[in-house]
Amino acid sequence: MTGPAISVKGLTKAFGGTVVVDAIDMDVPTGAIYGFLGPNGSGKTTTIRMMCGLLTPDGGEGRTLGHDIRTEARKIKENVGYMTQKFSLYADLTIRENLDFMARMYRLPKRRQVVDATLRELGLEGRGNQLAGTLSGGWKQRLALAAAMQHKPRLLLLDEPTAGVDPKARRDFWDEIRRLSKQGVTVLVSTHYMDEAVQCDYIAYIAYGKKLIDGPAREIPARVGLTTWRVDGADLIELEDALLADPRVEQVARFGAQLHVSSTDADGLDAVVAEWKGRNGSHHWVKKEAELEEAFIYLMATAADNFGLDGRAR
Ligand SMILES: Nc1ncnc2c1ncn2[C@@H]1O[C@H](COP(=O)(O)OP(=O)(O)OP(=O)(O)O)[C@@H](O)[C@H]1O
Repeated sequence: MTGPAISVKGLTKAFGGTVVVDAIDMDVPTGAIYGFLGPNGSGKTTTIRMMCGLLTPDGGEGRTLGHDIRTEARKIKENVGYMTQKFSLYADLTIRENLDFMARMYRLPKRRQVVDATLRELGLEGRGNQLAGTLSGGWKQRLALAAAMQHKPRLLLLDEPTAGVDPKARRDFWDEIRRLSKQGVTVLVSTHYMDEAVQCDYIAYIAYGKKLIDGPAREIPARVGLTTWRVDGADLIELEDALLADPRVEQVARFGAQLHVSSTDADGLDAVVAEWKGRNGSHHWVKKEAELEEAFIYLMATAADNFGLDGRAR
């Protein structure tokens, strides 16, 4: 297939009269790792469910892996791996039984061999008879990912796959995602984590059901339009408080022993820095390139949780 793995236009869905996904256009290039960002309740899950044919849109159209999302849902489901933030396997079944159940759902031939191979790849050969519910959070998600990949889908839809998983397990999970991506699998992943967003080739950001920004990850910082200064030196906590009290400063983020001070008002921020430089020699200020880290924090902070979708932050 040469076109995008997913291409949707005007995708719209309402629940009980409230529009929760509002005319979303999105193209996910084949082979990309595509990050889908947005506050809680902004419509990411609903969008993903429409893209894989699990939910019928009220408006709009689109194709996933070349199949129409309205009329060819079955073909999409057969070729897509879908994993949700909640552990979607059966806690009361063993690891092997869960993998076998998934293999059966996809009507895979030679199920025993497929399951054995999956256990081997996971390094869980000796633990097939352990109840899945007894695994750690990180291992549960790795098992769920392996189960979602047994039918060798070309597209993986991951809905906050590492929510609540510790950072080390999250890194391991992402090693696996990159490995799959190198093999040509397209990955659409929704996330709240910056360390995950920075690993994506493309980013789309939605709030209140509307797409606010999308494009190659390296272009996102410039599109957000933040100017950022890096500062280190003594008494960073006091400095942070003072900067946050200044209306010309929109964001102060701590990175180790430095603060990254940002604003969309470049002139205002430059003036703030000039004043600090003039009055206090103990801090070292350097203007820095806009990067995805600051843009991500800015985007995630500007819209609070979107549950209710009446436009008011809660
Ligand atoms: N089946 C449903 N019936 C009614 N309302 C729903 C349904 N599914 C989702 N919603 C509402 O639609 C809005 C968008 O929800 P959705 O789960 O798509 O957001 P999200 O961005 O994935 O959030 P999160 O990050 O918390 O998973 C929310 O206000 C949610 O309560």
